Amino acid sequence: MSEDVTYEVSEGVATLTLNRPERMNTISGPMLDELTRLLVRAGEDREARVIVLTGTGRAFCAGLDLNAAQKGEGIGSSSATFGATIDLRNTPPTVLHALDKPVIAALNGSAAGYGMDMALGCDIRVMAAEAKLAAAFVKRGILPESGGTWFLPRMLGWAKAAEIIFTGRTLSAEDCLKEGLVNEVVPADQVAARAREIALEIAANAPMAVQGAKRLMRMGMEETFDTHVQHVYLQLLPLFQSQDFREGMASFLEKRPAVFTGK
Ligand SMILES: CC(C)(COP(=O)(O)OP(=O)(O)OC[C@H]1O[C@@H](n2cnc3c(N)ncnc32)[C@H](O)[C@@H]1OP(=O)(O)O)[C@@H](O)C(=O)NCCC(=O)NCCSC(=O)/C=C1/CC=CC=CO1
Repeated sequence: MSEDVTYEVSEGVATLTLNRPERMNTISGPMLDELTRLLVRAGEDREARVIVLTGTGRAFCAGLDLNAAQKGEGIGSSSATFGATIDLRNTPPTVLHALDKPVIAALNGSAAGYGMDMALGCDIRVMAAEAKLAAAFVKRGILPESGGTWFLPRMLGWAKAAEIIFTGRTLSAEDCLKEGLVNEVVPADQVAARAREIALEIAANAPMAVQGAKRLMRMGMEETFDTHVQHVYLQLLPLFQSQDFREGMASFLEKRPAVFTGK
């Protein structure tokens, strides 16, 4: 088992940490496999209500390991090895997108290429003030293959997304905040704490309600309003029967914090 990604869970928050700091947390085959496995684990972990994805060292993830790829090692060294090493249906972007639990990207440092797309695949982003998002794909001769072409037009509108994708531009944290690509920019040494603070705030809420809301947000990206409203009712009705609904009402009326059990 690779140590390229670590996993720990406490107080309802699962933290997955990309752990190749000496290589700017660039992507290796073992890292992709491990990250996929751990994202699935976090999705299934009954202790985890919220997931935080972060990196060790100065980068969040600089994307493809260009040194390794140039030497003909692993991912990206040829289309044959790419096809052989990556099953696009079961990689971090697809697993991330399918997760009902909220995912927060704690961008301790820069995210480029695949790393930027992974950050965009999270629900909320907290970014270090010195960090950058680099949409570098077209500068390297490839295209965003991990979600950027899907997320950016939805997040920014066509024109802005086209500008970022076609120029392969590197955006400062200030640019990212201005464009609405990240929720907050904080000093690097406060990223983990701030991301955790948001995670704990979410984890204190009724998990079935939070996850149902995320499912609906995802469905809403693809459907008409009328269809969406039907889906809202389907998600809502079981919640009326839940213990957490009763706890939510009781805690308000009794003027105390709610203790939700996910039942
Ligand atoms: C924006 C950056 C990520 C960070 O910028 P900055 O903080 O100014 O740091 P630098 O001085 O530029 O870099 C520090 C050192 O790290 C080396 N480095 C950076 N990125 C990579 C990388 N991707 N591979 C190998 N090495 C890297 C850099 O050369 C410096 O080394 P030295 O100190 O020895 O000089 C910025 O670094 C940047 O833009 N990097 C390039 C990002 C990039 O092009 N990534 C690939 C994009 S394509 C992609 O990700 C595609 C896939 C495809 C499919 C599957 C899986 C993965 O990715």
